[in-house]
Amino acid sequence: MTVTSMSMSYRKTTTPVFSEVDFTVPAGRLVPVLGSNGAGKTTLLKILCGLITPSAGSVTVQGEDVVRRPVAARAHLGVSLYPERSFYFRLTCTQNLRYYASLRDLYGARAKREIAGLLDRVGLEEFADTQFMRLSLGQRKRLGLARALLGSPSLLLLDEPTANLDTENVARFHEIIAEHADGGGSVLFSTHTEGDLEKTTDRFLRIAESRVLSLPKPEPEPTAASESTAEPMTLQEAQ
Ligand SMILES: Nc1ncnc2c1ncn2[C@@H]1O[C@H](COP(=O)(O)OP(=O)(O)OP(=O)(O)O)[C@@H](O)[C@H]1O
Repeated sequence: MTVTSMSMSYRKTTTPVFSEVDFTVPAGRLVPVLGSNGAGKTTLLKILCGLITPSAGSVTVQGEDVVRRPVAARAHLGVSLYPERSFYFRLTCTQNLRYYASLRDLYGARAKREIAGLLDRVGLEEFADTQFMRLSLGQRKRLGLARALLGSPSLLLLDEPTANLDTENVARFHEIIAEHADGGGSVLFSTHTEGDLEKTTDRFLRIAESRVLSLPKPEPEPTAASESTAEPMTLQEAQ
């Protein structure tokens, strides 16, 4: 994905959420996006998947412009936003995924197999026939991840995917995205959790003052046993 000179304001009179932003998400990368409340993380994800049109600049995925060629671009994207409101509340997990699979031209036995595999992968196999409205927040989040993975898109855009997850499911999430990256896919995800940086690739994005900065991942704190005298860069310094 390539973002070029992208600017966006909700209203002409207010400070822009983004001003002339440039960055790329190379294949095989896991890219966390940090930023304080209201910095623009959800807005950025909505721009990247074409739900919000930027005031200037462009966003392309696999060479397809998300504004000019939205259908072609979205075929390469798996998206989960937060809070998750786009499932049918009275349909079961399987019924919901079957519907979304059909939007990706996945039908019949192939869809059935893929949906069962994904529910198993996110740990929701025993909730396959449970209505969406009966799921907990963490279970809804995991169903959102399963839906984003349908059809194996090359880039996942995930808004706070570890919010509401217990420790076991945070670990499962990191395993799933690491597998996705091993297969050549990439993941851009927003987070408020420093622990999410540890398991990801070398750089992260930080939104501040209408800009998106690409920063090196902070080094882990040295242990008491470490003899190193090097001063590690902390997350606060990186900010
Ligand atoms: N629909 C909207 N209309 C006008 N302003 C909006 C709208 N949605 C968001 N904003 C504003 O845009 C800015 C960025 O909001 P956004 O939701 O993208 O932030 P965020 O980084 O995701 O925040 P959080 O960490 O709280 O989820 C905020 O100042 C917010 O008030």
